[in-house]
Amino acid sequence: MDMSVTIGERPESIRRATKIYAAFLIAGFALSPVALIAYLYFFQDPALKFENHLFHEIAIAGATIEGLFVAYVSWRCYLSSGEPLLRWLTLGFLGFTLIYAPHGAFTGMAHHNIWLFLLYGPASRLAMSILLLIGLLSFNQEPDTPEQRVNPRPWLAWIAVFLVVDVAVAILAYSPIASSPAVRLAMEGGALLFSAVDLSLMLIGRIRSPLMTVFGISIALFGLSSLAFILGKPWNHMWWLAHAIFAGGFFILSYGIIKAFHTTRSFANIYNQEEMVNRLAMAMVRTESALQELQRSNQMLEHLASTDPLTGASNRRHFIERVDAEIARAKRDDLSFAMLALDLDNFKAINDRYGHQVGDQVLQGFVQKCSEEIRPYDSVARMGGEEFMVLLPQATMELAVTIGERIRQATENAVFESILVPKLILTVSIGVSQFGQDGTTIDTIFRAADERLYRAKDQGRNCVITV
Ligand SMILES: Nc1nc2c(ncn2[C@@H]2O[C@H](COP(=O)(O)OP(=O)(O)OP(=O)(O)O)[C@@H](O)[C@H]2O)c(=O)[nH]1
Repeated sequence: MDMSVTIGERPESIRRATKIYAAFLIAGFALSPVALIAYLYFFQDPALKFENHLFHEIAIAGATIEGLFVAYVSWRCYLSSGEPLLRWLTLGFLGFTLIYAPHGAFTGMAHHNIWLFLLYGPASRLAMSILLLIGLLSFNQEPDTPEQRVNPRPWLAWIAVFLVVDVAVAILAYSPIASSPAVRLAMEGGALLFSAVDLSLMLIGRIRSPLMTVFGISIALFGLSSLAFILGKPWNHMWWLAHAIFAGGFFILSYGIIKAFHTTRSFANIYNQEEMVNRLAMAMVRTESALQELQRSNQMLEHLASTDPLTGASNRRHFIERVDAEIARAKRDDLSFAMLALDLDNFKAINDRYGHQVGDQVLQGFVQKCSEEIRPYDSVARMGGEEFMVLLPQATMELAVTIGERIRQATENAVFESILVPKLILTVSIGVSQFGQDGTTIDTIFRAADERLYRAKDQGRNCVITV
């Protein structure tokens, strides 16, 4: 039974279905508070309130501490990546925290001046939604330089702005227009509008990386919390629900920040498994083809290093390596092999008569003929000039003579069609030696073959000599 599993193989239909399902999940998650808001809107008892100052103070104190912590982590991410989005996220968290904190601090003032207590909430959400929108607009922009990142001035300026907003809200709370519903509605509605713009831009721009999806879900929750605040009244359940929805958005966004902190410290350099797998696959394809190219180059280099460039026969170095290997094999397996030493006859005359270029072509033609007459596992090498050698693994003296004779005759009868010289006659003298019979070292068998070759020359050339 085949138990193998092909990892990464995904049929297109399943891939599509899971993508659509994932999109539904994200939308469902982002919009889930709608059901709660609708439920309270239609079914809550307007008289039901939960006015617990201590609970509110503790909750806002917790939110303040958390806000400062998340602002700090975002700032660390920003310092590392310099990503403008993270700068704006840091400012968003910081601004929200500094403007929101008085909302908790003034809980006790709820009966003295309800607006001093209430207005810091929408003001903080408005400030944060603006800063997050600017952050989204800066998504994928060039990172800030290291100098810009550590410059304290803009940060101090922004902290001053947030404190000024705190003072402005206090002034507003004591002004005659504080009680106008338009004030709260403008701030909360503004936050809702900016969140909606934020989300629309993300959808239009098809920004879909996992961290930005987290960002989008939290923006949706912030927007819905503003809607719940608009529909709620201080201390009633819708009002508390609005706090909870906002807290949910805050938790999710801070989860994204923590994820960024533990990975790339960036929202743009995506923490995206799919992209990473794709990049890895592409890198592997590139590596694979580079490796193949390297192997081809190596083979080419090996070929160049072991062959004679003119004739394509093995060169002396490579031939000696092969003979060494053959000697080792012959000794190990108690085998024999033979060798032919070949020298073209009166080659100088061919050169002198027809020119060096024709001489070159004759050398090439001879190697071609030689290769046709030997067995597939025999090899021919050019030892220099017009001297050649043939290695005949596992050949007896008789077989070596037969092959030598074949080469001699083929050379004698060769018609070098490609060489435009009429009646060019070429012959070759051959000396044969055999491993064992003529010695067991490379020197002795080479010498024996050479001596017989010279004897062949002495005996009138164009012959094969074995003794
Ligand atoms: N065209 C060409 N000629 C070469 C090459 N290498 C050596 N030669 C020539 O080969 C000739 C060898 O001449 P010799 O050593 O006198 O030998 P030979 O004329 O063949 O006479 P025997 O060996 O006695 O039959 C010389 O003229 C060399 O210049 C080469 O690569 N190309």
